[in-house]
Amino acid sequence: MSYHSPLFVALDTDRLDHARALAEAVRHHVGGLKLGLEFFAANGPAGVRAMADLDLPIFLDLKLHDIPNTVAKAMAALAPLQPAIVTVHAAGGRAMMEEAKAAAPEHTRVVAVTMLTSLDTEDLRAMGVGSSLAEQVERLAANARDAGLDGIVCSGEEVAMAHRAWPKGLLVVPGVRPADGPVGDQKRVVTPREARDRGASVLVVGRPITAAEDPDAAARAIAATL
Ligand SMILES: O=C(O)c1cc(=O)[nH]c(=O)n1[C@@H]1O[C@H](COP(=O)(O)O)[C@@H](O)[C@H]1O
Repeated sequence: MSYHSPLFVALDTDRLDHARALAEAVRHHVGGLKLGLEFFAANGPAGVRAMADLDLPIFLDLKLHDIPNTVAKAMAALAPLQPAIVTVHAAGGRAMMEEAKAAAPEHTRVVAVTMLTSLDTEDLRAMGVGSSLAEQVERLAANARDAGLDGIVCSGEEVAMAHRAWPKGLLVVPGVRPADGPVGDQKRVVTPREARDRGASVLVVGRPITAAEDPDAAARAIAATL
């Protein structure tokens, strides 16, 4: 199943009214709404339910990362929300990913975050990892696939490799910036068009839309490049 647009807007705000206003402004240009830690910490499951009537798939980006039992129970607690996509961290290991998938609703796609797009080679070295970012993403993607997950989150720099290795995987790419836009805290960045051409299934875009003076126009302009 694919979404009517690969462009998902990240509604990173703690205010439900702001998230709703943004979603209503951009709804015709996006294929789904991503709700993450900031939104969930402030608004919880009730906040997620309050976004459901916009009739767009909900991507619940909670990046679950704990022992397998805890993650499985958290996933089971999220099940009534019937999210289209949920994230876990691939670094949680194979058993954690298997149990997350087993506890998820049938139609929920569980995807594993590989290496955050806010990290670069220097950060990898500081963690004691000697391989390249691409090698590390490749390894974690293979673990996610072997654990029965539906896909991964990676940067646009690795997505072509991920697409070759896992053509049927749902490949989610954040760290997406229109050419010459401010990158903020992201370190591995590509344009929406580049991510798409390299095989991304879902493009996650937050601040380039949500911090724009006219979010509707910003989302329309990005969608037009796809
Ligand atoms: O899982 C994610 O969505 C994610 C993974 C990652 O490696 N990098 C990343 O930026 N994200 C999310 O993607 C969004 C990017 O937002 P902007 O940088 O504002 O476009 C945020 O909601 C992040 O939480």
